[in-house]
Amino acid sequence: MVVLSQSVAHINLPTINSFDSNFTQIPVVDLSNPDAQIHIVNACREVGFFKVVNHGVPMEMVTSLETQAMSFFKLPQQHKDKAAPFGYGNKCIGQRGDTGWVEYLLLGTNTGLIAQDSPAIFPHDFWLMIRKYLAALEKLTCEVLEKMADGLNIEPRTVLSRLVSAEKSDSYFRINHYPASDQTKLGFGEHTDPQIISVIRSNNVSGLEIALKDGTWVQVPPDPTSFFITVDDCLQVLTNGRFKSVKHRVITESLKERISMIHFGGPPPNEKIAPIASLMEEGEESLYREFTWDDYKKAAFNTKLACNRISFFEKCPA
Ligand SMILES: C=C1C[C@]23C[C@@]1(O)CC[C@H]2[C@@]12CC[C@H](O)[C@@](C)(C(=O)O1)[C@H]2[C@@H]3C(=O)O
Ligand SMILES: O=C(O)CCC(=O)C(=O)O
Ligand SMILES: [Fe+2]
Repeated sequence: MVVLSQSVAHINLPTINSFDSNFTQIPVVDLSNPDAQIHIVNACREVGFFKVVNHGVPMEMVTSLETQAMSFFKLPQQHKDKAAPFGYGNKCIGQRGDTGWVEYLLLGTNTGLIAQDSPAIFPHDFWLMIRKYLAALEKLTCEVLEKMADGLNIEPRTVLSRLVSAEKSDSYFRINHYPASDQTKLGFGEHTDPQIISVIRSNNVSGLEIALKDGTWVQVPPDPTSFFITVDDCLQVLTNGRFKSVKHRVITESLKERISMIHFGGPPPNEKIAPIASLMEEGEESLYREFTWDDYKKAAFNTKLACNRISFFEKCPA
């Protein structure tokens, strides 16, 4: 695994109010439903976001990792700062000056190891739990992507999942901790995720919001027993714009701390990201210039959080 960010000193952040909306219905997909593939495709077309239930991931695995992560975040700041070389970051997101009311651990899942080398900072158990969780989340990601391929009538059904399960797949894992505050805070600014799909799980504390197609922001009621899926930028390209990556953000307004764990399913670096041939109608042209995940990442990881990264690769930017 690889280090992605550095810790920094405290930074004052703006406070932000969020909007309420009449939209209360986040699409829910029951993975044990024989029609799940239809519901997945509808949710991706209409919202770019859905919740999955009956996902088969043991809750005990999730809660024990969350407990370990929480113990880490409770450590004195100077101890946590020693974990900067292992992906710990505090209030700074990315390299372009974005800030948020959040501290986190951010790991790349395909590059070597961190864990055993750092027993003084992280208990060995923590890394074992992370590995188990990542394996379960990769499996869940693949199941969702295979059902998605079924729903899109594309073959083989592994056309999307193989991108995330390949030996060199470049996925990420992030644990975000949003400390309690008596003020409304911008936890994580609005953005789309660059990868294929992301799978978010949080404790029972609200904060996550998504933007609907018309630009209205809606709150996502937390559900610690379920997972939330976002359509990411690469999936938008793979479906030639049939699915749009969903803008989301975290606004915390709670005296309770929020903790979330996110698996970002990404392809191997040299994988060409282009619309899936069997999805294209006769005469349909790609809306995007050809690029690899490595090209996308190099461009994306050099942008501010709120940037519309996908527009760099559109043939006719909107
Ligand atoms: C400001 C940034 C943080 C980010 C890299 C970027 O330059 C733009 C994309 C950001 C994002 C959003 C989703 C994930 O949290 C993340 C790990 C990713 O893959 O893209 C973050 C990046 C990050 O925190 O480094
Ligand atoms: O913490 C969350 O609930 C979501 C955070 C997020 O969108 C991200 O880390 O990319
Ligand atoms: Fe995100």
